[in-house]
Amino acid sequence: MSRPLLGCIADDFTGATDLANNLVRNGMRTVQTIGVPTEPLNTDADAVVVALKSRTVPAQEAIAQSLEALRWLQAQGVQQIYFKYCSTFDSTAEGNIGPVTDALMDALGTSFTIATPAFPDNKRTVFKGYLFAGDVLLNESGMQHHPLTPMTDPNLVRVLQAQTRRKVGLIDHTVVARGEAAIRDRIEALKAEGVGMAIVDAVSNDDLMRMAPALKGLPLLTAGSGVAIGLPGNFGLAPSSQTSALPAAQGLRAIVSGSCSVATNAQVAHFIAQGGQALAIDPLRIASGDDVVAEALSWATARLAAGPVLVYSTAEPSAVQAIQGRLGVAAAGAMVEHTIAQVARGLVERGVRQLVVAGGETSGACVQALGLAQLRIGAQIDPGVPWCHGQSALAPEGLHITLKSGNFGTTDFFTKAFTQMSTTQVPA
Ligand SMILES: Nc1ncnc2c1ncn2[C@@H]1O[C@H](COP(=O)(O)OP(=O)(O)OP(=O)(O)O)[C@@H](O)[C@H]1O
Ligand SMILES: O=C(O)[C@@H](O)C(=O)CO
Repeated sequence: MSRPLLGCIADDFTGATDLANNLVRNGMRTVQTIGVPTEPLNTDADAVVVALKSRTVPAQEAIAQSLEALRWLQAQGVQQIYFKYCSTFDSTAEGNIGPVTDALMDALGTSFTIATPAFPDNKRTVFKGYLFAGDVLLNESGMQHHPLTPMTDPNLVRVLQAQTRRKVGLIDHTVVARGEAAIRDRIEALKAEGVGMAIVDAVSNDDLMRMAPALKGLPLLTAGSGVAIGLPGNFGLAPSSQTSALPAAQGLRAIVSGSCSVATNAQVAHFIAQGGQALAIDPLRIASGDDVVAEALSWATARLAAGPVLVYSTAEPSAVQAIQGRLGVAAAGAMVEHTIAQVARGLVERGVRQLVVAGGETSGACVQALGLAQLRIGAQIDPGVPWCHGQSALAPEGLHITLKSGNFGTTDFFTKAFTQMSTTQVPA
C-alpha cells in the first residue's frame, strides 16, 4: 500500500469534508477519518484528513487532540501537515487557531508557517490581512453573531497575534501577485525579523495557485480549504473524475440542521416555502425534559416515505441569544447538538440512507452518534460541500451523508443535494 503524501488535521467535521473536497477535485485520493484512528490506514490514499471536533473546546484539549492526530499522521508516513480551520477564522477569544499552530510547530520543530483562511470559491478573501466574507468585512457578515465563535475583528494579523506567543506577520497581495520566488523571498525576510506565522493575502484562485509552489517543503501549513487547491500539483498529481466516485445512492432521505448561520436560515426558510416537510426543535422544551427526540422521530416516521423530512433548531440570532440567555451558551449548544444527533441516529435506524447535516458542531455530534469512522469523498454539491459515503453498525451497507458548513451552499441547497445525488453522482 502506498503512503499518503499529505496529512491534514481539521478542527471540525464539515471543515474536514470541505478540505477533502478540494483535494479530491484537484486530484488527490482522499480519506477522511472521524477522530484519530486507532489502527493504521487500511486503504490507498494520497491525502488523509483527520476530522476533530476541536474548534471550540478549551485550548489545552484542542492541542492534545491535534498532537495525537499529528503523531498518527506521522506514523502513516505523510510528507506535509495541513491544519485546517474555518474560512471565517472561527475561534474563541482564547484560541484555538494560535495555540494549536504553536503546538504543531513545536512538535514539528519548524520556525515558520503560513495562515490564510482564503477560499475565493466561497467568497472568503484576504486583502492586506483583512478577511472579507462576500462583499463585507468578516465582522459585518453575520459572523459577529455566531453562537459559539463570534468574530468581531476582521484584521487577521491582530486576531492571530492575540492567540500566539510567536510574532505574526503578513505576506500581502503585492508579493503574492509576483509568485513563487517573491513569496519565498518574503518568507525568508519575515523569518529574519523573527516572524513565526504569516497571514497570506489571496483574493482569487489564481493567487492560491501562485502561492502553492512556494509552500512546497514547509513542514506545516495552516489554512482554510482554499490553499488545498494548489497542493496536489506540488506532489505531481492532476484532477481526475475517478477520485470522486461513490457507490450508488439508495434509501430514505432526511435533513437535520443545528446551524444558525445566515445561509442555513435562508436554506431552511426556502425548503419550508417550497412545501418541504419540516419540524422545528425548541431548545427550551429539551431543557425542560420533554422527549423531543421521540416526538421528532414519530413525526418523521409518518412522513419519510413522502420525501425528505427536515428536523431543525435553526433560528435567527435574536432567538438564539434569547435561548443562550436562558440556558447558557455552552449548555444550549450541547443540548441541541445532542438532540439533533439522536434524531439523526433514529432516522438512520428508520431507513434513512441519504442524510444532509447542516452545521459544523452539529455534524460532529451526528457523525459520532451514527458511529461513522471513515468517509469517502464524492462529488461536490456546492463549493466546500461534497456528498460522502461511510459505513457504520447502523448502516452496514453504507450511508450517503453530506456535512454542510453553516454558511455554505445556495438557498436551494437541501433539494439540490438530493437532486444531484439522483442525477449526477458518478458510481464507483
Ligand atoms: N435554536 C438554538 N438556540 C441556541 N443554540 C442553538 C440553536 N440551534 C442550534 N444551536 C447551537 O448552535 C451551534 C451551531 O453551531 P454549528 O457549528 O452546528 O453551526 P454553524 O456554526 O452554522 O456551522 P459551521 O461551524 O459549519 O459554520 C450548535 O452548538 C447548536 O447546537
Ligand atoms: O472553511 C469553512 O468555512 C468550512 O469548511 C468550515 O470549517 C465551517 O465549519
